[in-house]
Amino acid sequence: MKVSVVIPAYNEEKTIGDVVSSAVLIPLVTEVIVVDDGSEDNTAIEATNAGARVISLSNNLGKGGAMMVGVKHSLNSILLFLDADLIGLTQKHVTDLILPVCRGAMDMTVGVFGHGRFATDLAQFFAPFLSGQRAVRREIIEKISDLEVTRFGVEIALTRYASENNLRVQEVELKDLTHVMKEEKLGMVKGLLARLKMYWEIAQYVKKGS
Ligand SMILES: O=c1ccn([C@@H]2O[C@H](COP(=O)(O)OP(=O)(O)O)[C@@H](O)[C@H]2O)c(=O)[nH]1
Ligand SMILES: O=C(O)[C@@H](COP(=O)(O)O)O[C@H]1O[C@H](CO)[C@@H](O)[C@H](O)[C@H]1O
Repeated sequence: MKVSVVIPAYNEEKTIGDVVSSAVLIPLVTEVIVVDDGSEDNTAIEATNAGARVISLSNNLGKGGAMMVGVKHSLNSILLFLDADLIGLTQKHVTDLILPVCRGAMDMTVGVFGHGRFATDLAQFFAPFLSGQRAVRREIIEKISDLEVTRFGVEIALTRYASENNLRVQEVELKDLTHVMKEEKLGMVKGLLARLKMYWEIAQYVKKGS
């Protein structure tokens, strides 16, 4: 069972290299695909230098759209989605996420930060279903319609599909892992606006499915 890693990335030049570097070292991972979602920075160069295959989009499709472009270009029957802004990703994290699915014991794993940073641990404690770190069988992703238009609603769509179809889902604790928060990336005002836009995109999708 081989794994394709798919990483959607929008302006993540500071962190994408380290994320790719941890993923490419895993023997079960035969390809790491970074979908550069219309970045204005050096995300594509940093990802390429770290060993990823980069697909560069000329327009920003949003997270769900970028993920699905990566899926379409990937080869393996197991997919691991990672965010590009992780800090502290290790080979153990990657292995812990993929093994239950590779062994056939689970249909999906969802990574949840623990002992990382208070703010990001807390967010994932209350909303683990929003986590972007997931391993899943390709055939499941291919059964879910319209993922490419979900933007930040993509995790809600995956979580809902898993629950409605009684999939076997395991939460995996990812110790000492955190990510760069929007306010840290963009500053307080732009970061808060980006956060509100993300919640709006999630809410649209929650509403659509209810
Ligand atoms: O239009 C977008 C917005 C986000 N992302 C990527 O989706 C992941 C999660 O986004 P973000 O970090 O903004 O969300 P957070 O983790 O802060 O909620 C990251 O790898 C982003 O680079 C993307 O590919 N396209
Ligand atoms: O944890 C959260 O509340 C959000 C926002 O995180 P930050 O604003 O970057 O701290 O991040 C998660 O939710 C997004 C939408 O579902 C996912 O796309 C991210 O992968 C996930 O980290």
